[in-house]
Amino acid sequence: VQSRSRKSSAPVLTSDWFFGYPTALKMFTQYRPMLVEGYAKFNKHAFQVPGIKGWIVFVGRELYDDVRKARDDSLSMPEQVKDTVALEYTIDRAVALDPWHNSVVRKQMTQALGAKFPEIYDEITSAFQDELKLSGKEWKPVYAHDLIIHIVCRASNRLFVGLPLCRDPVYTQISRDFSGTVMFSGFLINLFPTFLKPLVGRWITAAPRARKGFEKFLVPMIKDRWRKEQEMGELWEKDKPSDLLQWVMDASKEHDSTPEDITNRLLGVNFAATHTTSLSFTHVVYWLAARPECASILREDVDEAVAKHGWTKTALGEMHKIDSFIKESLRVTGIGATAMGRKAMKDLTLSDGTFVPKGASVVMNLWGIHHDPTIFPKPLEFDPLRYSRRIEAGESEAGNSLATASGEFLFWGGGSHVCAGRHFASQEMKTMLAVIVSLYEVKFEGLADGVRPKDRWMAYSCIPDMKQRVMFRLRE
Ligand code: HEM
Repeated sequence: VQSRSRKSSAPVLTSDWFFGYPTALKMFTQYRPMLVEGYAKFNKHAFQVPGIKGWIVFVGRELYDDVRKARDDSLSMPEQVKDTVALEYTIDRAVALDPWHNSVVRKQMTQALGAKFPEIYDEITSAFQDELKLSGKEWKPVYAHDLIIHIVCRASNRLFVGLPLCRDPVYTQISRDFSGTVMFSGFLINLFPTFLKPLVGRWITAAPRARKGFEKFLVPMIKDRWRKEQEMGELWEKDKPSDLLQWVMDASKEHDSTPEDITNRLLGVNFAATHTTSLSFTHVVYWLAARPECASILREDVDEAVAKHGWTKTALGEMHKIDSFIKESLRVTGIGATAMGRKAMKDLTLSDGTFVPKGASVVMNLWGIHHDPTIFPKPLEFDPLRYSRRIEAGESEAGNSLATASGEFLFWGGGSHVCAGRHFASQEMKTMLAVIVSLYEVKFEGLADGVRPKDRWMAYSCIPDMKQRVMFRLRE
C-alpha cells in the first residue's frame, strides 16, 4: 500500500504492518473513530495513516492556511480527485484537465442568484407540491432523501437549463443518478492499471450511457441557441436565456468548444451539485424531524423577513436562524469526516515542520475540528441557534453564515478550489428549509421527539439512515 509514497515525518497512528493493508481496510468502517483518536492522541497536530493509495497525513486547524494557500503544483486538488472519481474517464478528459466552466459557476452564476431567486423559489415550492401531493390534514410518510433529491435536481436545473427541461423526467433521472454512477465507476476504474482505465471507463461503467443521454437533450438545445444567435444578432444578446448553459456557452467562445464538450461540463456541474446538496439537506430535515420544537422558532424567522422583503434573496439573507440551523446540522453531522484532500506533487515541508513526500495525501481533519470543544463548546450537542446567537451578540454576520468557508467550517473546502457553488447551495438549502417550516409539519415515523436515527458511515462519508421515513403534513 505505502510503496506508492514514502512516509511523512508525522507520527503514525496505526500500524503499517503487512504494507498497511489491514489499516486501509479498517478505514472503510473505522475512518471517523481513527480521526477522533488521532486528533486527541497527537493534540490536534498532524498524524499519518496508511491508505489504499499511499500515506495520508491528517492535519488540524493550525495547517489550514498551508493547505488553503498551496498551489496545485505542490498540493493538488485535481490530482487527489483523480485518485477517487477518475473524472477524465467518467466525465471527460478535456473537462477534467481544463475545468474552465468552474469559474463560470463561481462568477456569472453566483452573480445572478438574486435575479434568479424568484424562479428557484417557484421551482422549490412547486416541486414540494408535486412530490408530496398532500391535501387535508393527513400525515404522509416519505423517504426524505428520495424526496429531497427530486427537489434539488429540479431547483438546480431550473438555474442550469431552465424550464421545461428541469422538469423532464428522463433528463432529471440522468441528473439524479449521475453522481452515483460517477462515484461507483470511478472506484471501479481506479482498481485497474492506467493503461486499462480508458477501456474500463468506456465499456464497463455506466458513465458513457449517461453522457449520451444528456447529449440527446443538450446538443440540439445548444445548436438551436447558436443558430438563433447568428440569425438574431444584437436582439439575441437582449433576449437570450439567462441560465448556466448560456453562460457556459458564452464563455466557451474562448475555448473553441463543441456542443458535446459543453454538455460534459454541464454534467460535471450536475455531479458537483446534486448529491452533495441532497445528502446535506437530508441531514437538515432529520434534525428538524428530531427537534419539532424548533419549527415555530424558524417559522418566526421566515415570517419576519418575508413580511419585510417578500420571498426574495434579501429576505433569505435576514433569516439568521434558518442559516444557523442548517450550518449547525452540517457541523454536527455533515456529509463527510474530512475536507480539502490534496495530493503532494513534490516533497514539501509544512509550516509546523512536517515533511510530506511526493505522492502522499494531505487532508484536513474536519471531524476533529468541527467537534473540538475549544472551538465549539459542547461540540456533540446540536445547538440550532449556535451561530445566530453569535451574530446577535455582535459577531460578524459573514463570519457566522452558512456560505462562508473558514478554518472552523470546512464543509465547503477552502482556498482556490473552495466550492464554486456554495452560495447557490446555501440559498437552495435555506429556501427549502424556509418553505418546509412555512408550509409543512415534519416528524419521524415511529420515533419519539428528540430521537434522531443513527447515521451510517462508509469510509469518510456520513449517510443519514435511508430506511427511516419522515412524515409530512400540510400546516393549518
Ligand atoms: C451542500 C452542497 C455542496 C457541498 C457540501 C459542496 C462541497 C464542495 C467541496 C468540499 C468542494 C472541494 C473544495 C476543496 O477541496 O477545497 C467543492 C468543489 C466544487 N463545487 Fe461544491 N459543494 C456543494 C454544492 C455545489 C453546487 C450546488 C455546485 C454547483 C452549482 C458546486 C460546484 C462545485 C465546483 C464547480 C467545485 C470545484 C471547484 C474548483 O475546483 O475550483 N458545488 N464543493
